[in-house]
Amino acid sequence: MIPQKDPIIIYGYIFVCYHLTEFLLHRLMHGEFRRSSLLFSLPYVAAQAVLLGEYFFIKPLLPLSTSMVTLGLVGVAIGLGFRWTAILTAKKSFNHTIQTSKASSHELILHGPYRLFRHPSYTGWYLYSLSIPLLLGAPVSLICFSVVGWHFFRERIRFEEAYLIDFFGRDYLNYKAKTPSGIPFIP
Ligand SMILES: C[S@@+](CC[C@H](N)C(=O)[O-])C[C@H]1O[C@@H](n2cnc3c(N)ncnc32)[C@H](O)[C@@H]1O
Repeated sequence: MIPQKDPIIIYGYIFVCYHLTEFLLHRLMHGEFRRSSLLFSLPYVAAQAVLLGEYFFIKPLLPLSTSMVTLGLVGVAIGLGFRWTAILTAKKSFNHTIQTSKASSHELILHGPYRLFRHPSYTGWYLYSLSIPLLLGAPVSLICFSVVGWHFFRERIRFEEAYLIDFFGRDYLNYKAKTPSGIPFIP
């Protein structure tokens, strides 16, 4: 058994590191600080409240095992590593908000992690979001995050790709035909 307070402290460090890195990556890519790049939204804060509620009020019924915490940590490292590699690969073409008009600097990115998946930053984020409840031994949040996250990405990808087809036409359609989305059961 692992001491009760350890996973929540690890969660705290990961939480701060994740938000700060996203904020700084936006600055690096676009040369400006933008508060929205801290990535706090109402649904996200609500999800964290559910997770912490489960951890503090239900978790004592479900003792954490060291292997679950380890699996959660490995998932967080791979997920965020993959996401940040995608952001650094796409550079100025990556934006936290979906672009509805094409900037002159916006290029279609097909290399690096974009060769494997069309939406590598979402793949990484989805893995990260499922690894956090594992780390905290929170099965209700794990199920909720997997269902809500999947629906969120299905709609977001549909919306984002309508604009990408508008911006890049046949090039994007060819890419889409050859490359999986990177989210399970979303073609
Ligand atoms: C939050 S980023 C997510 C990028 C991508 N969906 C991913 O998961 O890595 C959203 C922006 O990336 C742009 N984008 C998505 N895929 C792209 C690609 N292959 N090349 C260039 N821009 C892309 C979209 O136009 C949108 O403005």
